[in-house]
Amino acid sequence: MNWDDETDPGTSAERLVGAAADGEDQAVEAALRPKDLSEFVGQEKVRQQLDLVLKAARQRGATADHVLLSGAPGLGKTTLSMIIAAEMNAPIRITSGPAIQHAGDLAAILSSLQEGEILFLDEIHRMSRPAEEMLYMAMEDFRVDVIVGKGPGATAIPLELPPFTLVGATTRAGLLPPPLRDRFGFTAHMEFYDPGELQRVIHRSAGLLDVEIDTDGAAEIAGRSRGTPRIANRLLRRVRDYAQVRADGRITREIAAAALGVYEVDARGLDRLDRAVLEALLKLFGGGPVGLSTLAVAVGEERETVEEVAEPFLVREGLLARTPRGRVATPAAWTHLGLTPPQAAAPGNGQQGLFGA
Ligand SMILES: Nc1ncnc2c1ncn2[C@@H]1O[C@H](COP(=O)(O)OP(=O)(O)OP(=O)(O)O)[C@@H](O)[C@H]1O
Ligand SMILES: [Mg+2]
Repeated sequence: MNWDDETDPGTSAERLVGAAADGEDQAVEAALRPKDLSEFVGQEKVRQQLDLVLKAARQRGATADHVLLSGAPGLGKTTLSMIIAAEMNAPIRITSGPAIQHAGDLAAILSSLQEGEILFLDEIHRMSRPAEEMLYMAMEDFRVDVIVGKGPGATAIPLELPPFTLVGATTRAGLLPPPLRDRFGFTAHMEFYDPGELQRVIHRSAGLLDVEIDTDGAAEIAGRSRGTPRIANRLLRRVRDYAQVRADGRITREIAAAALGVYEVDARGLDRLDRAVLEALLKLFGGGPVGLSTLAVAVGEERETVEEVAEPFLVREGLLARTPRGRVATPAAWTHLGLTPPQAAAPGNGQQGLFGA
């Protein structure tokens, strides 16, 4: 299952550096998931805040407030929802927005919850409108109205629910209607991880996978993991294959760099597509500005692929900027590809780019 199919026009799931989970990820992720807050690497703020929320609820012997987890794919939302259940010593029910087609589907789930149970609603921004409205009441008053019958004879039968904790996850917090957002007692915004944190994720996973890796090897993989633990774990598995087949199984910086070279993931985590986009922008269009459609034709990809698969990371890395006049390469893009920016042209001819020369 592809958890983020709307930001993902098809290619990203098969990319080694795509953030959405692929089949292999799903198979191994359960084994690599931290089981409690102390094992969860990074996200210091979120961890501290969540620790307080959960401890306080435990001390009061109450159900924890509803929690919204927002952040890009692969940063640990599902993991954190399971940790919440573990910390509260409560069972967890897992479902997702797209799985709830009708309000009745949600009513069935809600009415079967036990007291204190965690309801994990993944991709909560993709729930249907009627289900969403039912959820408002359930979250606030622990009550749902079950509609029996049709037309003028339909009646609403109120149904009391046991107190439960809703944990919603979304990659698009901005898409949540404010009434839904407001009903969460606590919102955790997950940030991308810094290389040091990813290094810890990699060491931890290597331990669980029984792979020998040194500090430099972990640092090399971390630097190419695009701030995302899921990608770090995936790259680690590919490097492990290489180390096993081409060397003695131990992962060092050289082994990691050589392995990821084979997979065309460069030192900054750019893959073939990312580099093709940058290269076209620099070599064919002098660094821009150039329109998205033209750029897409130049790399032989769909507009959407360039815009939604390649560009977000290039923008985040400060290699490319989207401007009203078109796409523009930053000086860092020239440096990254080992190219020299063209000399500053005479002022006023528009070829200098927005960043000067
Ligand atoms: N803080 C962390 N420490 C260690 N491992 C982590 C951490 N966050 C995530 N991971 C690892 O990354 C993988 C992906 O995490 P997870 O499935 O929780 O992401 P997600 O945010 O739910 O992604 P999606 O938006 O695609 O559902 C998991 O296998 C987990 O082991
Ligand atoms: Mg998830």
